[in-house]
Amino acid sequence: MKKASSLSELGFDTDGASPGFFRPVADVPGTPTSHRRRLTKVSVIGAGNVGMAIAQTILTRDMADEIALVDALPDKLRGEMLDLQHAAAFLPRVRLVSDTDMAVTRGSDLAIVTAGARQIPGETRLNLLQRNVALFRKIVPPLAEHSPEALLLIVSNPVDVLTYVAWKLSGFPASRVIGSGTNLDSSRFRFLLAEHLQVNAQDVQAYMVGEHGDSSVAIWSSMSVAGMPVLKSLRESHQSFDEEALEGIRRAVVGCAYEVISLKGYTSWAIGYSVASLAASLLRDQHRIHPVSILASGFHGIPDDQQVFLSLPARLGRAGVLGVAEMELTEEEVSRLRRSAKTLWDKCQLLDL
Ligand SMILES: NC(=O)C1=CN([C@@H]2O[C@H](COP(=O)(O)OP(=O)(O)OC[C@H]3O[C@@H](n4cnc5c(N)ncnc54)[C@H](O)[C@@H]3O)[C@@H](O)[C@H]2O)C=CC1
Ligand SMILES: CC(=O)C(=O)O
Repeated sequence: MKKASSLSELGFDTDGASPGFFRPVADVPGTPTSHRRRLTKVSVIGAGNVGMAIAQTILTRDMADEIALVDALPDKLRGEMLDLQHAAAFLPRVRLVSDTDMAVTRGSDLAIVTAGARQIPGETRLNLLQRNVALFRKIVPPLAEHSPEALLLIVSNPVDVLTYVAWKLSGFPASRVIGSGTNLDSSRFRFLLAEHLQVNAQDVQAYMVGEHGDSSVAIWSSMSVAGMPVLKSLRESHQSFDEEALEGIRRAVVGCAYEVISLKGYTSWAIGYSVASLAASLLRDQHRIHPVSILASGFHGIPDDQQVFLSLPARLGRAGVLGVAEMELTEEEVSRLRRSAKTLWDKCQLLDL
């Protein structure tokens, strides 16, 4: 059977127009140039579990006019593209393209990198470093060359170190290189607290910062529901709610990914929604605050010479990172954050970039 993804590939002569259905109207002028909307292009590099969860969430949320998919496996890539294209009747009209060649990403507004090795059950994210740095050396330079004005959003793990790697290899300003960071950990944190307090997770304000990984830091001092401090109410409802109990909740958040990976082999849906929410804030210039991986030197006493990327609550818009919220942290939170920074910076320094 002939393989084709469009009628023109099967030999139908459509000449790129709607064949026979619509008669051109001679005296109606085209849309004036000044009224034409600039089209938005998003590229997703790596069409695996995570890349496809992100692509499909972006598609359903109507954020892009064109989505380009890139992967090293041509058959899987074409299969994923066709499968999404076949949902066209239920979705906003979006041009979907795919190729193993990075040229397909040309002119992207936002390039999301999910390519690379993932953890096997029990493995840490930092274990993936050498394999994924080697891959980034191949991916990032052509990506930056084809879309020199793009925002780069890194998702592959270990995400904080790879965001640093992408910053170095792309030559982009730090404001345009962002890691998905602890946006996902913060959602897990809010979910666990919301379940406990029997409220909607969207009404829980709570941040995890630092590394997306084992040394992440829960910011207990600023947690609130409807403006009410959560820590106080937790302490009142549990007679012995102490540091150990708090550390237990933080560890439960860190353990979420390990549990899902041991059960289904990978995580995908939550990161899909997490990254789509970042894409919306960036592309639609929402100025929303997200805990994402950014260049953190100089914040909360992280030394200026540690060019480390880790998550802090950042204001995101069309230009990328617009600012960083000056959170008031306790001494304990600051010291944990600096430890997280040191762990990540030690890894960055081992790389020859
Ligand atoms: N930052 C976060 O919160 C999260 C990060 N991740 C990370 O995302 C990454 C991807 O995870 P999965 O999608 O589950 O893995 P996967 O194995 O399903 O997909 C990875 C894809 O990358 C592709 N790839 C490999 N080399 C490539 C190249 N040179 N060019 C283009 N594509 C290439 C592979 O063919 C594969 O399709 C992993 O590093 C994982 O740890 C996963 C979940 C959450
Ligand atoms: C795999 C991973 O980084 C996560 O789900 O948090």
